[in-house]
Amino acid sequence: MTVRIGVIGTGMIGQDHIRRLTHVITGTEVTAVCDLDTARAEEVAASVGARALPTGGAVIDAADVDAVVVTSWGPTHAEHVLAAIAAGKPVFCEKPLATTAEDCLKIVSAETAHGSRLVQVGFMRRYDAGYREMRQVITSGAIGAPLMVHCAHRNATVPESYTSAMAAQDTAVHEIDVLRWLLDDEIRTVQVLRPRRTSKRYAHLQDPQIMLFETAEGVRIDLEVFVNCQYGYDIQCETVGEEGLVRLPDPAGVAVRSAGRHSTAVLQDWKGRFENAFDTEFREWAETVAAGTEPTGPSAWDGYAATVITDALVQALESGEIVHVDALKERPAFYGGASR
Ligand SMILES: NC(=O)c1ccc[n+]([C@@H]2O[C@H](COP(=O)([O-])OP(=O)(O)OC[C@H]3O[C@@H](n4cnc5c(N)ncnc54)[C@H](O)[C@@H]3O)[C@@H](O)[C@H]2O)c1
Ligand SMILES: O[C@H]1[C@H](O)[C@@H](O)[C@H](O)[C@@H](O)[C@H]1O
Repeated sequence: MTVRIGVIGTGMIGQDHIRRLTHVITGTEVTAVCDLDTARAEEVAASVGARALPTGGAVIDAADVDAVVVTSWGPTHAEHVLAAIAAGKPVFCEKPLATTAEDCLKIVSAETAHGSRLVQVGFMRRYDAGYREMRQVITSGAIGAPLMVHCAHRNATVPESYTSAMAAQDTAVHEIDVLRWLLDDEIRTVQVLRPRRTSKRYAHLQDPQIMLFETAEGVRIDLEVFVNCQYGYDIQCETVGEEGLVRLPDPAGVAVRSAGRHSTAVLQDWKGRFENAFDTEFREWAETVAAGTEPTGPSAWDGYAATVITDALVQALESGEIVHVDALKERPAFYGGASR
């Protein structure tokens, strides 16, 4: 069976996912798209033989759409995800699930009332081969109980519209999700340190930031977020346990020896770094849609938890204090029950 997909939002990542669903993944086709920029939607639709429809609602309700992909701006996600649940259609929503915890909880309630999972959130790092192997090593017990995690999330540059709060909401949100999943643990406190600011970028921006987390099990995590590091896109993660450590590999690239130097290239953006992860993410999601089974990836609950924790980080950035993530509710049985 070919899964017929409708895509809401044909901007940068929307177009990348449409390419993926059309040319990379087998068993999927994009039949309908929409965008506020109707000319862009028409152009993208024509390139893959889909229809451009006027609104997200029209895409969700279309008879030739089996499942929905939401790649519009974050503040519009909740409306589309709720409409997809109301229509009983599986929905893949790029991060964030919603920009407020309240909207995330509305989605959780709607999905719970529907009675089975329909929502998957686009935290693609869970599909990265390195992170998957790291999780296997941790769960196998090979390094003993995890004690500390050291992470860095560096972008070469960001646009001027990027704000200090986005270091949590847009960037660290990936670590928040993948660390909860890697450790099978919950983040309970957060703190943000403000190092000297880079002079290479905008005066309004606190960049870099050092984020500190403590989990329910007492694991300490430090995360450097540096979104104007200039030299490339660089994701680092090292988990230290009682009996050893496991470190994320750097992406493979040829080693060049020339002019007295031995070098490998550093990737420049997230598209290249996580291309295989995005492919696997959509392949596995589409398989569940085709089989009529529940999605197995990040759930609406994970989307909710990530939003609550990023809210706490923004509060911590402003106050300089350690913030307890008290607002996070207990995970309902529907999503696998309480995690500590
Ligand atoms: N997983 C990742 O690593 C990753 C990477 C980039 C972006 N994202 C997420 O994907 C989403 C889109 O990001 P982007 O970089 O493609 O942004 P973008 O601005 O390039 O594209 C968004 C598109 O959505 C359209 N749009 C906005 N509201 C709409 C609505 N109500 N109905 C229809 N179309 C609408 C806009 O016109 C725009 O064309 C964001 O939530 C972002 O956080 C995730
Ligand atoms: O939206 C992007 C994307 O999520 C990337 O994975 C992250 O590295 C960037 O910091 C963020 O701005």
